[in-house]
Amino acid sequence: MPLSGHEEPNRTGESWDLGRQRADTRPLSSRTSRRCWCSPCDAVWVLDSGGVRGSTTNSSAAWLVQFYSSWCGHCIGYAPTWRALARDVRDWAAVIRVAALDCAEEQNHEVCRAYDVHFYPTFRYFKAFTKEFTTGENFKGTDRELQTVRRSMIDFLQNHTEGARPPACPALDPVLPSDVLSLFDSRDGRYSAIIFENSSSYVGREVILDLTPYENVLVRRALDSDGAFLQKLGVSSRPSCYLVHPNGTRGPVDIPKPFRSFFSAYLKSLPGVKKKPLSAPEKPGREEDVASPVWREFDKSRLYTADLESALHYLLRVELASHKSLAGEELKTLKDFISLVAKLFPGRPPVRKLLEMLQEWLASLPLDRIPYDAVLDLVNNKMRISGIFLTNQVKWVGCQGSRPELRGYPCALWKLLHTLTVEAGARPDALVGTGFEGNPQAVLQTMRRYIHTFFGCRECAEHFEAMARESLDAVKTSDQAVLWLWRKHNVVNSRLAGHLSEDPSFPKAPWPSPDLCAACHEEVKGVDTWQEGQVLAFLKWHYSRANVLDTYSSDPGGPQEEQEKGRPAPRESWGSQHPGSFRPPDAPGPRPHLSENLPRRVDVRAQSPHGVEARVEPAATVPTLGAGFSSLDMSLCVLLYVASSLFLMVMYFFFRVRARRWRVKHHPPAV
Ligand SMILES: Cc1cc2nc3c(=O)[nH]c(=O)nc-3n(C[C@H](O)[C@H](O)[C@H](O)COP(=O)(O)OP(=O)(O)OC[C@H]3O[C@@H](n4cnc5c(N)ncnc54)[C@H](O)[C@@H]3O)c2cc1C
Repeated sequence: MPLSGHEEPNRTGESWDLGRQRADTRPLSSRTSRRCWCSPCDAVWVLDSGGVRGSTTNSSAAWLVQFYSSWCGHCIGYAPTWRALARDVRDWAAVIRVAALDCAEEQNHEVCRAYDVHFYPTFRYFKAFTKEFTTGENFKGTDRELQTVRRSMIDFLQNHTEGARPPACPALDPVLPSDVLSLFDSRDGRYSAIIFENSSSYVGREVILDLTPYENVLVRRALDSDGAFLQKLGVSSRPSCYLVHPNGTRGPVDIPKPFRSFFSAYLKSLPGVKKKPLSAPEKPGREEDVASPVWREFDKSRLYTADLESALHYLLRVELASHKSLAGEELKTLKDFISLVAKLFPGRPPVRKLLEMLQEWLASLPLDRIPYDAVLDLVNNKMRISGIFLTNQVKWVGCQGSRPELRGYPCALWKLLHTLTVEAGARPDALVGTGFEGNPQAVLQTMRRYIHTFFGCRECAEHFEAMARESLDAVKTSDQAVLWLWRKHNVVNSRLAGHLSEDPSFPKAPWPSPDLCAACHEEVKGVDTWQEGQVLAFLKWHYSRANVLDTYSSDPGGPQEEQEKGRPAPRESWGSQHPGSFRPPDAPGPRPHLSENLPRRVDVRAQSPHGVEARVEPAATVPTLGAGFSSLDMSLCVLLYVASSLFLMVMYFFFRVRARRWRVKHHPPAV
């Protein structure tokens, strides 16, 4: 079937003319995602925030788009299947295209929200020629295996109404027996191939689509319902291919195996059958031009404020943003989680103040439903000067990956969750008045609900939920809560060892490793065994406030940020050069690796239990006077206090004078 002459300009600058893609003149980096998890993306159409709407609206082809997140382990694990699918149906591109959009990319957040994407990966179909904006149709399949998705693409194409099918889409419905006879007689100089098969077979439709960009051959499918007719043709097995040559000779084709690939390859190899010169081009299989990320040296035995704050930024501004409004159980889960974090977050005062403000606001809300934008407004408050501020960009330090799509958010979320369990045990008073006090499971149960409701990686959330269902009820003390989360995290580590989402520079292994905590390990009959008492002590130190470093946490664009630019990533894994180690109970922890020449300030409040290891803060940060107040705040307070005292005094004298006049007027003194 000839390709359509339909001209389809779209906003991305792509246009299709007779099925040919005109050169997209924009640089590759502007068209594609920098953190492409599918690199090399070869046949996958990598969309960006500007492209997704333009590509899928009023397109002459249908689209199957995967909205994924480059940090989501399951998306990383699924990427090879998606690439293989795109390669497998590359020849269908004029009819239906396989695309991907990374919702973890900062510039794509808005568009993923507009498309109502809550979890990753999410698969959406977009019909050809949709005029209005649509969020697409969810992929419904028994599984996500390549063959299942490929067949669902065919079902989707057949679900288009007659006039709205992609113009390049050949007829996929079976021909009637009478039409089969007319194919025998046709003398249009082309081969006519008929795939005889039963009604549930997809082979015929797949072969038809595979041959879409080829000329001099017409492929149709026919059902095998008329046994006598097939016998007359000499067709004995199904599916089978019956070929009519351009010169009129015809007969069944002898194919070794009745597979789609065999039929398609045979037909493509017929003399005179070749790709149409203007057929849809293959997607370039170039490696992407990924800018090398700035590498930040770090110490694996420490926690970094930058990771914890980046996790909060991502959680509040991206993860929650996929929910346009929050109501019912979702809203309650958010309120509880924010109260927990507000009380226990071990970070810097400006962030703690912001969290407290958010918590108080959420607690005071009389509404059953709130738009997410209201939360965002509060989180984005512009009162940085008054010491209420949360960074609005991610900056991973202890959670850096050797590639940008590895580690990051899930790593920092784990760290945040561990700090919360440890802090809850260390400062039970902090939870007074929240409804969590005295309940050792409260912290874990609140996290569990958060993960279940909001964590973008659906499979991760389901696995976590299964682990919680199994054993969370057995937790009876805050120490057990700390150990429960540690154990479950190790279960996840061992499940993911060797998985595609594993960063080779940070292999998944039982944690803490002996170099971090030698006392945590013992050999019993030649088997490495955990010393849980020591593990608990280690966790309480590792995830304590005292172990948090503010290095790299300067404000965006500040001097430290500038200094970091251009620092190359180390060639070896950092662990070999800077083995961080935990040294309880009497040795001070390792010195932090700070940026060169940075002025530093040592916060003596934060001492390790066994040494003068301290929280080190860059002197460049805004000076604060505790509880999140800056010196400017204090001056304003004093000024306000003096002004209001003066005002009260003036009012006092004013009313005294008036009262005296009134008394004189109404009760003149008796003469
Ligand atoms: C709740 C949750 C469930 C997840 N489930 C899945 C899943 O089912 N499938 C999937 O593909 N991905 C899942 N992930 C993501 C995955 O666990 C990792 O976070 C991701 O692969 C990044 O790994 P990482 O190497 O940075 O180390 P992570 O496992 O993220 O660990 C981060 C840091 O925590 C510390 N740490 C490691 N182990 C422990 C421990 N046992 N106790 C305390 N601290 C520890 C280390 O310092 C480590 O660097 C999940 C993430 C979360 C937050």
